[in-house]
Amino acid sequence: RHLYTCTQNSLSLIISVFVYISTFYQAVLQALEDGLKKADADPSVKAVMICGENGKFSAGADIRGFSSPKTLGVALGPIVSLIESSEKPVVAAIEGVALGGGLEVALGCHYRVAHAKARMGLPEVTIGLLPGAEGTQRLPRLIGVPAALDMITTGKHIPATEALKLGLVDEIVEENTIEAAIRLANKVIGQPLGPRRLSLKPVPKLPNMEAFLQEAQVKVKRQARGFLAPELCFQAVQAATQRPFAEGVRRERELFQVLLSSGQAQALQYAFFAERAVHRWATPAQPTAASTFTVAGQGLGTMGQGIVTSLVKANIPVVALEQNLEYLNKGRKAVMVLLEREAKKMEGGAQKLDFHNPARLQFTVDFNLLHDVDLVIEAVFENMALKKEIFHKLSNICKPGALLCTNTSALDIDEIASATSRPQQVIGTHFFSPAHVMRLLEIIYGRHTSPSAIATAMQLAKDMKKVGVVVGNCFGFVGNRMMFPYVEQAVFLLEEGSRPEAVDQVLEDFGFKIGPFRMSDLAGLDVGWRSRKGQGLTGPSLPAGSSARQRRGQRYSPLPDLLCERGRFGQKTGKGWYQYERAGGRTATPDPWIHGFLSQYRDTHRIETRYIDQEEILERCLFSLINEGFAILAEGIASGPEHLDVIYLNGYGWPKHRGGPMFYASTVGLPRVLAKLQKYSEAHPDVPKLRPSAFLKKLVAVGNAPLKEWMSYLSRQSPKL
Ligand SMILES: CCCCCCCCCCCCC/C=C/C(=O)SCCNC(=O)CCNC(=O)[C@H](O)C(C)(C)COP(=O)(O)OP(=O)(O)OC[C@H]1O[C@@H](n2cnc3c(N)ncnc32)[C@H](O)[C@@H]1OP(=O)(O)O
Repeated sequence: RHLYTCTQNSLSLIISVFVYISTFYQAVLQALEDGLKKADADPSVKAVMICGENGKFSAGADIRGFSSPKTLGVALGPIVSLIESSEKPVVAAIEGVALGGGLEVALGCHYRVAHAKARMGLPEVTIGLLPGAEGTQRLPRLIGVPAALDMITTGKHIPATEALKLGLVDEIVEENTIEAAIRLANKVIGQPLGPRRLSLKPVPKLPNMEAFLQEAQVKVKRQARGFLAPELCFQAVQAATQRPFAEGVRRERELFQVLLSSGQAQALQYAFFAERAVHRWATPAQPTAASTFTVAGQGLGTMGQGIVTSLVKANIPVVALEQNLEYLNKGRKAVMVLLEREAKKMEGGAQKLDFHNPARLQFTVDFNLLHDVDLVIEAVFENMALKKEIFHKLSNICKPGALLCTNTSALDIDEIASATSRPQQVIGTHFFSPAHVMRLLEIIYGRHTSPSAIATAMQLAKDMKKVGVVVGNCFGFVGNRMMFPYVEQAVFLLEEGSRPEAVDQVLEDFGFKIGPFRMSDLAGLDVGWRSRKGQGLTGPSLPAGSSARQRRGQRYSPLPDLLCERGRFGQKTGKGWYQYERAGGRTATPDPWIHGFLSQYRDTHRIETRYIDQEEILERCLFSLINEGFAILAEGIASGPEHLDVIYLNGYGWPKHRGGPMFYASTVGLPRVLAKLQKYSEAHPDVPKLRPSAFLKKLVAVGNAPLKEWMSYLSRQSPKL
């Protein structure tokens, strides 16, 4: 669309494109083709320069286009070849980003000049595809197989400095990239182009190519856990090492088609837009820019340490507070270790971590220092009385406009807010451990939380490079509330005849990084035990004469409590649902003691042991979680299924290639989910979480409504979302 010739400096041809090619996709391709042909045919044109518009080269193909029947990926390949075969030098001027098809265009150019702040990558794998415009064949020829495999199978974006080291670009500039590219084009006019055509180059040899590829394939397969794209990306690069260029391209196209029709690509592309939809959450109120905040972290335990580290990484000034010097020194030491580690990772990059400067990071036990901060994130342990005491104090000490956030995974935000004189400025910020690594931030508004407080918390998430998802206040909020029935089913399955390793295996085969029992051992069984004691479900406050396997008229499994009573807290004690090499060990081994304990338990409670197949394990765990998701939507706790999916993808290890629990339900088909829930609910009438939600029933009754229409079937939605 934006195609014009420029007579400046030996008649370079400039082609300018949008940051991403939406409906203009075909037009841009056409413009590229026409422009190149015109430039080749025009004897007055001596060189060609390709750049983007508004300081951005290209973010590649329009991702929405892949869900249309047209296989767009293939159409760009011949144009990249056309660029490469030009008899006039073609130089790419890379500013902003050159991603996917955009980088493939640059690989067809004979030279590449990048701005120092530019980023490059082939992220197709992250949307379930592979670089389908000959990128899997050109990149290994340019930067070698190990570096190309790394970029193509992970999809990571690399900064210009690294691209220069790898030989991906020929030059980086701090100033005007376009002028630098034109300068380079002028310089190389008349020089032979053969050595610059990547399709003619051999793939650089490795002394041990076979062994390297074998090892790399094992690693890719192990990490992919059922996700097809990384493995097919690997195969495409492998083809580059084994076949001539044209045959490699044919293989790349075949593999691209497999991915395009796999269903996984749709799930990942849904996830890409779901994350952006959640970001687009809007409120009439304006946030205060969090990056200009001074934030106080209250409590320097594991969560507090991660939160302070994230804030410093986001360049937000922090006052870190603890209740006494002993805890403060311990916390400070741990934070410093984390920050040193982060600083090392960032070495060579544009941003430096400034954490030795007391104006940026201050440690204190003096509560009064919180007087001037703009926002407090309290991260003491989950105890309502303690939190209320702290919030009362904060409300008295902090300046009137300060926002008071509580890091909690389940507690009632309204009750915490009731201890303050400013409930409109109290909000929940549920970080996930380790907080400096995990991207998810659940933002929970209470009854009185103001829209501007919500907007400010969202801005804080953005500044901390986290995915903020706004949800309503209920026990466990969204993520943990959906997790409870999942874990509950996993334990019931043990009562009925299964084993921890069998349940974990099914869920890990589905794609979870770790199954519920490995997860419980990692997190510590004592955490849930403390919470159940607090709720009066076990421990001294349990009314005398309570039935062992019933609580409040519902089925209850005391198995996790029994393990805790025997000191089996998981990894930290070396024993939990599994056994470990030592206390603090990480290698889980099935434990014969647990097997014996389970059969004794079944005998005691006269439970007949039965064989439970993989389908039942999967369906009972996942469909009960999904069922809770429908209840959450119906109650207006979240504003759409995308929100639930983004939470599960970013905070709970849900496999990305399955798009999130609600998307997964839509691919299974709601009638099937409903039928299975009905069946399991009839078999277990004392388990309310298996009873199909009314909203799910309604969506089935209206004819299996597609996911994007679900919310239109609800009459009541939260006024704040
Ligand atoms: C100069 C010549 C170029 C020629 C171009 C040729 C076109 C090539 C087509 C050929 C096809 C061959 C096969 C190629 C396949 C691909 O290219 S697949 C796509 C690969 N690219 C990506 O995966 C990049 C995805 N985008 C991002 O990573 C980020 O958006 C970003 C570019 C790094 C920018 O990030 P940020 O600044 O944080 O903004 P966002 O909020 O993420 O995005 C802003 C809005 O733009 C939308 N968007 C971004 N990229 C795309 C895209 N590729 N397709 C469609 N839409 C995109 C994004 O959704 C945001 O919009 P809203 O959702 O409305 O908020």
